[in-house]
Amino acid sequence: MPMNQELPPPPVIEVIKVSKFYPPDVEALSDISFAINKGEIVYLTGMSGAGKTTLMRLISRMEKESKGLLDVAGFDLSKLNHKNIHLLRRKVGVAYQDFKLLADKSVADNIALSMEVMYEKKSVIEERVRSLLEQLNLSRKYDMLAGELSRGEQQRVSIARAVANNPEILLADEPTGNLDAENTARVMSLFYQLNRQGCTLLIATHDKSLYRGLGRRILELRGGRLVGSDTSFATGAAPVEGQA
Ligand SMILES: Nc1ncnc2c1ncn2[C@@H]1O[C@H](COP(=O)(O)OP(=O)(O)OP(=O)(O)O)[C@@H](O)[C@H]1O
Repeated sequence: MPMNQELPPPPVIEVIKVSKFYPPDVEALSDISFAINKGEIVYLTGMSGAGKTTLMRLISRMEKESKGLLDVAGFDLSKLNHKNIHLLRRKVGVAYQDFKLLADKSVADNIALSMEVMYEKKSVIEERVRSLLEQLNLSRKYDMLAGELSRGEQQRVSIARAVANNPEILLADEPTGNLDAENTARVMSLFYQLNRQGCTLLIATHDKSLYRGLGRRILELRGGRLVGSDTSFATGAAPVEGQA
């Protein structure tokens, strides 16, 4: 390589020979390896029980791997502990499959809380919360308690919370599982908007219509193993990416 040629930037997510076991004998993930570069949109697919949520939980450091190495947003996850995990949380937004909202707090507070840890000004936080709620068709729910929302509404609030800080990486686990077509389009539009601003997206879904025809990278899990990585679904009618 010529001396003045720059090295490519390192991947923002690197998973090397990762396995996850649950007692007594469940091998939820087996010897998984892949890398995702900055700015990519990657879909993680596979049938129910294939290991999608487990992999997302390892990448977001909700759980620890049994074997292997994970490097996310420049952090070697094996070196993170309760004292420095917040450094990862600032860079990685997570929309959980089970939402993890504070049921007795308002919609606005649930979203704002994730921004307050970044020491944003109150006015900045309020503007961002209102804008996200409008984009996700939830403006009228601003003051409602999260526990009083429908599942589809809760899902969109959890997505608003995950993206509120403009994360470098967004991990979204079945982000449209409870949504109708219109709200699915709104969520995907928000995701693509973030991606245009540089955010790397990893989206776990078993809904092929989310990625069919887009030519994006697909990572497919089957029985805890990665199969058919880097396949792109170039067939079918191509939806216009990011348009609601
Ligand atoms: N805490 C746990 N203890 C024991 N087994 C677990 C645990 N969490 C997950 N598993 C098992 O690991 C496997 C993968 O589960 P996982 O939730 O990752 O699948 P998934 O692909 O996300 O499924 P779905 O699409 O239904 O959400 C399953 O067999 C599941 O029963």
